[in-house]
Amino acid sequence: MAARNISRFWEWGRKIICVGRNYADHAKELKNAIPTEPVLFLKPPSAYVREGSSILVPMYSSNLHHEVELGVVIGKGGTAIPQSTAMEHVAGYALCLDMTARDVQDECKSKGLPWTMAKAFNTSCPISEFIPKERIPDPGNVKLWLKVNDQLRQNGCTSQMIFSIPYLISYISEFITLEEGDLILTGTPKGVSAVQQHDKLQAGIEDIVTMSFRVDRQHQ
Ligand SMILES: O=C([O-])CC(=O)C(=O)O
Ligand SMILES: [Mg+2]
Repeated sequence: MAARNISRFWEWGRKIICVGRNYADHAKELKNAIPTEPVLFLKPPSAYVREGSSILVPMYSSNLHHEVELGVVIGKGGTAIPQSTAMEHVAGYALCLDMTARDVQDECKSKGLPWTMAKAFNTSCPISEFIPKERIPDPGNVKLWLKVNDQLRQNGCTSQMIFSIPYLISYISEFITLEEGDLILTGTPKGVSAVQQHDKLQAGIEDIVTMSFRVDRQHQ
């Protein structure tokens, strides 16, 4: 069998662990409290979608939101990883969208139910190419941006994160063992908004990487 290549991590079928409310300005825009501990949820690997394929609005949603996020690709697994060595476990990064059926999430929140239907559906995790670690020497200080039909909607900086990347790796790995090929989505800055069928989304990490996706509706 050919050796697996981390630059195609999305083919490995590994976990996608998402951090929510990690930017105070986004927590505020959705009227959520600023968390004192990371808020975590999961997406399955079937959520991945790559450039060239469309993001699909689920049939049961009429308010699909974009959330641009820095993704951290794990290169070396571990359990209870100390913060001091956490960055040694990082192979690289990917630009990610945490597509969210906001209407469904609001309903789940009001009923105290899990967010799975709002966050984990097919195409809910559009990703860029793999970005080797060396290309982002300071992942705690890079700008993330997203445009819908050429209009800037999100423009944040990872320096605004409440919980840093080493802290998140250490915190998560205490109770979920991290494996090579796992992806951590580190949360979104403010500016989330609804997308419609035929919209064009473009996003970037500064000019280090850019990506572009079309939105379509899921057909029965
Ligand atoms: O707003 C949410 O749904 C929580 C979240 O994923 C984020 O803050 O990135
Ligand atoms: Mg998110």
